[in-house]
Amino acid sequence: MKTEVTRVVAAVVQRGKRYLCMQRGRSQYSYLSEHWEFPGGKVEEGESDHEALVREIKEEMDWDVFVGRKIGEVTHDYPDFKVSITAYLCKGGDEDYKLLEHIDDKWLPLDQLKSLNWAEADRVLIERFLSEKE
Ligand SMILES: Nc1nc2c([nH]c(=O)n2[C@@H]2O[C@H](COP(=O)(O)OP(=O)(O)OP(=O)(O)O)[C@@H](O)[C@H]2O)c(=O)[nH]1
Repeated sequence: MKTEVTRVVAAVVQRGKRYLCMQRGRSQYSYLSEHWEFPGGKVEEGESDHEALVREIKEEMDWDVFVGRKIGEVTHDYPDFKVSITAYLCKGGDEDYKLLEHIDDKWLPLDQLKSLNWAEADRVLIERFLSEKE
């Protein structure tokens, strides 16, 4: 039984009226492979969400982000594991980021967010975020 929940933090990085969406590379799970997500990753033991988010984005994009308010939390059961994702509204630093792990990036306005092929957990986060903005 999949009882263990992987704690994940995600950054919804805002620049003006656009939000940063990142495309994952190929992975062993078809339901995540080349799907879109928000930058972030797993929270390590002893780390706060804030610390994990800053570390993950430095690691995967060589970028400094400023973490703002929590915008949502979702728990999702993938076929092989379970995640609990907490999303924070963030601002990016002035420097350009690099795609060290992702294969593509897009800055999209709210009304276009749903056009991408998101990881399933993110669909829920996006729905909630959109309804909050209405
Ligand atoms: N970063 C991120 N991960 C997400 C999102 N949505 C979602 O389902 N996930 C899943 O949550 C998990 C996060 O793990 P990760 O692989 O990004 O984190 P990590 O770099 O710490 O992991 P690793 O070092 O084990 O590879 C993955 O299974 C990923 O598919 C999202 O919006 N952002």
